[in-house]
Amino acid sequence: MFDVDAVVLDIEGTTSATGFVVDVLYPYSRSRFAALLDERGDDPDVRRAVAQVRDLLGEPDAGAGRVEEALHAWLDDDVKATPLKTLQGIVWAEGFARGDLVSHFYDDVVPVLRRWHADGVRLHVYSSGSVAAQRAWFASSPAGDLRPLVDGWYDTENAGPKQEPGSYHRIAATAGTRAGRLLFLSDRPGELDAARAAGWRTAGIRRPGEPYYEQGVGDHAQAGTFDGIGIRTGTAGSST
Ligand SMILES: CSCCC(=O)C(=O)COP(=O)(O)O
Ligand SMILES: [Mg+2]
Repeated sequence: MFDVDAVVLDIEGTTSATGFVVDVLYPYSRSRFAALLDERGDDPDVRRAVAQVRDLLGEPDAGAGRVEEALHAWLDDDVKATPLKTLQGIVWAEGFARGDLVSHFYDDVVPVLRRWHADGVRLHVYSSGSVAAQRAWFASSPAGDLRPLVDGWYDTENAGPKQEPGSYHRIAATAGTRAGRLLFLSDRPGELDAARAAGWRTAGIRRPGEPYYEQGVGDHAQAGTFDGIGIRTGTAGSST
């Protein structure tokens, strides 16, 4: 039983299937990058992301073709580079709004999120996917618009890399919740280690078929579904 005030959710591998992201969302963004760079280079978010790609490449003069090549290489290797995620977020948000895309949540997730929310547990999202992508993902679920369940949205741009404790300190400060009252749910042991190093409670989600299932989550508490995570809240100061 976790005695906490808030739960912070990873998406891919935790609330939702990695296979869906890789097989549906990645091709959708890949086929639209060229047009995005070509037609909307003046959009401030696109411009900022392109500058970040050039920085990461160490090529300040990289043209649109070279930028697109880098984006495709990161997609191939599933590198969660912030500018890739920003540009994917723009394309996906439009795809969700247009009805081309509907997100995926494992069957156990939405009923448990609704229950925790009703019980007064605050819910936040922390994903490598950009905040724009996260919001679109929760807005367009098969169970309807889930955004009202979520209090805060964090990504690698507003919080930092997911495997660095500093990112979790930043989220705790922004969320206004003491580290020990925050529970992070993720499939990746490196992320759970970083959250724990920042003083958070942690639980690894291990779903058969997910990339980190075999590796496991080390000595973190673990569950196969959200039903396996007991939470009570509103008892700050108790010893459990
Ligand atoms: C709606 S977010 C899309 C998924 C994605 O691109 C991603 O990188 C998710 O990574 P996570 O940190 O949630 O494992
Ligand atoms: Mg994940």
